[in-house]
Amino acid sequence: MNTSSSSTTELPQLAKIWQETIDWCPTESQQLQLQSLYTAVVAANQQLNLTRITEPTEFWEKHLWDSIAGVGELIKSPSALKVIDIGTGAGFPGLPLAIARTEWDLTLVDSTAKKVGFISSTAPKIGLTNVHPVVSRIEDVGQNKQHRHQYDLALIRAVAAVNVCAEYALPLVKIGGTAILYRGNWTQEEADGLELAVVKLGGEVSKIDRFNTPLSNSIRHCIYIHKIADTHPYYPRNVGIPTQKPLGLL
Ligand SMILES: C[S@@+](CC[C@H](N)C(=O)[O-])C[C@H]1O[C@@H](n2cnc3c(N)ncnc32)[C@H](O)[C@@H]1O
Repeated sequence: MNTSSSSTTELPQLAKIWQETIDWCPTESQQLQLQSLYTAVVAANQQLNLTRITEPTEFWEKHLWDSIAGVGELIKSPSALKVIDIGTGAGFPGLPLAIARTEWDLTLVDSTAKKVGFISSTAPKIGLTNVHPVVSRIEDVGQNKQHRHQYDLALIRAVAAVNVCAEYALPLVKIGGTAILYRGNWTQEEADGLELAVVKLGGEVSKIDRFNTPLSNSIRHCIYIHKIADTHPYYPRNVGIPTQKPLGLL
C-alpha cells in the first residue's frame, strides 16, 4: 500500500519567532489555514509547477513569514484596506495576508491563467472570502477604471526590475496610499533609477526597511512608496513596454 499520498507534511508553528520578529502571531485557526494553503500548494505543484519552495521550513520562511513581514507595522492595522497583489503567482504575498487580515479586501492579479485558477479554487477551500483573483497583464489592469487609483496598498514581490515594478504598481494606488516593493538585495543603482521613475508616476519613496529573514538570515529590503499625486494617464504604458524601456533609463 502506498501511504505517502495520504500523509500530510506539517508546517512548523514557530510562534515565538512570529511574535519576536513582527509582533504578530497566527491564531490557532489562522495556523490551520496556513497549513491548508501549504498542503494545497504542494499537491497542485505536481501538475502546475507553482513554486520550487516546498520543504516545510523553507516554505514557512520564504512564502509565509516573508509575505507577512513585508507589510511591516500594517499587519497590525485592523482598517479595511483595499489591497492589490501584482504578479501574485501561486498567491504570494496575497494569500497569507488574506488569512492574517480578514478585514482586508485583496485583488490578486497574474497573467498566467493556471496560477490564478489555483488561487480561485484554493481560496474558498481554506475559508477565504476576501480574495478576488484576476487573470490579466497588469499594464491592462492599470488602465482599467475599476482598478486605477482604487487601492490603499499595492504589493509586488519577485516580478520585475524595481522601476518596472513602480510603473506597474503606482497607477493602481490612490493618493495617500502606498506601494510596497518586496526586494532581496538593494543597490545604489536601483535606488537612483527608482527615484527618477517615482517622480514621473506621482510617488515618493517614503521608507526603505532592511531586515534579515529569521531562519536562513537572507537579506530583504521593502521599499515603501507614498502616492502623492494622480499618475498621468500615459502610465502604465502598453503591455511589454515597461520592461522593454524601463522608466528612469529613458
Ligand atoms: C517569480 S513569480 C513571483 C510570484 C509571487 N509574487 C511570489 O513572490 O512568489 C512572477 C509572477 O509575475 C507574473 N507577471 C510577470 N509580469 C506580469 C505582468 N506584466 N502582468 C501580470 N503578471 C505578471 C508572472 O506570471 C509570475 O507568476
